[in-house]
Amino acid sequence: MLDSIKESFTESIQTQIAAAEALPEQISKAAMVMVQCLLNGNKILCCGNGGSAANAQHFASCLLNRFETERPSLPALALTADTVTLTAVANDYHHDEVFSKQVRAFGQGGDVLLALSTSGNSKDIIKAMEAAVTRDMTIVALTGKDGGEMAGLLGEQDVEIRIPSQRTSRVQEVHLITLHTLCDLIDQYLFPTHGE
Ligand SMILES: O=C(CO)[C@@H](O)[C@H](O)[C@H](O)[C@H](O)COP(=O)(O)O
Ligand SMILES: [Zn+2]
Repeated sequence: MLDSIKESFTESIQTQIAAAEALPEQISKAAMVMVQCLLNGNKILCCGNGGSAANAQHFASCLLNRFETERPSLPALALTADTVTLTAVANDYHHDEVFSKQVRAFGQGGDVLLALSTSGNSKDIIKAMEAAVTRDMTIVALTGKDGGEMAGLLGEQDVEIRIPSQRTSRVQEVHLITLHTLCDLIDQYLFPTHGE
């Protein structure tokens, strides 16, 4: 058991190191896409399943409330939080539509869809991305493994941040540090004079 505990931590750290080597360019591109979106008065819609739903909500909250400094609220919305809507759409139509219906309702040209999936193959996320395209939104996709079907759906203006790991848990953990890094970059860029 003790070895297994140590292995979890070590593997997570190694995945973070590999991501830190491979992904700074994509992460800075994603930060600039989000900064531009917010400067234009647009918003960020966030979605994911399971642990990725938690990450999507965590990110939206860090923007809407605050990250580490005092600054105005930023417009970010998690599409994973409204149980009434989620259950109604899943029950009346199909689970695959739970996010895409919300994207069609809220999404406007210039908004960003933050789409999280460790496999890149979750159908509800793929449908959300397809809906985002119809709304002229830009997509920031946080994936893992081989990027799955999501990787093939991205256009030139979109960004994929693919964590180099085959394990869902490790990918989710590095998604979280990636999201905090994005919060930090957004705050530095938009509110350079706001200290802690
Ligand atoms: O949190 C975990 C595993 O760590 C699970 O809840 C996991 O998020 C769920 O199995 C998801 O449905 C996986 O979806 P995805 O990451 O492949 O899109
Ligand atoms: Zn989990």
